[in-house]
Amino acid sequence: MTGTVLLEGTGLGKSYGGVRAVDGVSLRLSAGEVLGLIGPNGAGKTTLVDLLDGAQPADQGTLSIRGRKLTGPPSRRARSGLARTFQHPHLALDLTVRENILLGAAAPALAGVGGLLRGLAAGAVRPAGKRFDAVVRQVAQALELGDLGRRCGDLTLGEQRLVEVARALAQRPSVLLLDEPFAGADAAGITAIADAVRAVRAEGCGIILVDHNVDVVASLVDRILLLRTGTVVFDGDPAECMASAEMQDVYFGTGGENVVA
Ligand SMILES: Nc1ncnc2c1ncn2[C@@H]1O[C@H](COP(=O)(O)OP(=O)(O)OP(=O)(O)O)[C@@H](O)[C@H]1O
Repeated sequence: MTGTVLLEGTGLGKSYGGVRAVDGVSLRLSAGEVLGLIGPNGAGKTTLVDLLDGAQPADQGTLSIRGRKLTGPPSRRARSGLARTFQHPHLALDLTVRENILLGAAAPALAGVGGLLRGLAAGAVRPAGKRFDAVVRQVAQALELGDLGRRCGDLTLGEQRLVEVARALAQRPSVLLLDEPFAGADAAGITAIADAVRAVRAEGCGIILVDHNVDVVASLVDRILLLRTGTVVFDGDPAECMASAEMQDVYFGTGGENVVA
């Protein structure tokens, strides 16, 4: 299973007005691979993740998953096996931890999170809840979430971060996109998320990990893509990336870019 190409993007591009946020990025993610996506603020990391999961339409390039064209909104891409987390958690704050994870577990089978939310409001997802109980329990245990009856709006940012990752894992994705999953998490949370990433990677999931904590990224990933002003300036081995002239320049040298988590 490891080595099979899962996700492939060619020449992806996206402009916001006059800003070229992503400029001709090509990438390839294999089964059982963790790809680190790093770069200074504004380098285009989140925009690239948005193009992969369909939150934003690309204005250039092509994308495929397991050799099949990947297009359409996030709900459609979820059905193709893609899951993501957001830099700022996108949880339903009035719902409980369990219900939020349930949204993830049921999302690929239903018409997107919007449809499921309407279903929840109508009390129609109780049977789905039973069906997905085992998945919810498993991911909640893996991330040590404790009481699943708590309302997400009452959680700390670190706890919300764990629920966000749990919800994505509950989708049972073949490709997992994690946008700054460690931001706001405490030491135990970081360990739990890193362990969960290793566990799904061992099952053959391909993971793209965006984070500013380059030490955590380097310890977890198989390969690094270094972005700068929307373009890839390094693609390769993490240790080589850390020692590369491009890395030195972007983070410590003449680049002068900011890095704020
Ligand atoms: N919705 C938007 N509208 C206009 N400009 C945007 C939008 N989203 C991003 N940009 C711009 O696109 C560029 C890339 O932003 P992006 O958020 O993808 O970078 P990033 O590498 O994820 O940054 P950070 O590390 O700060 O999260 C920046 O110049 C940003 O200001």
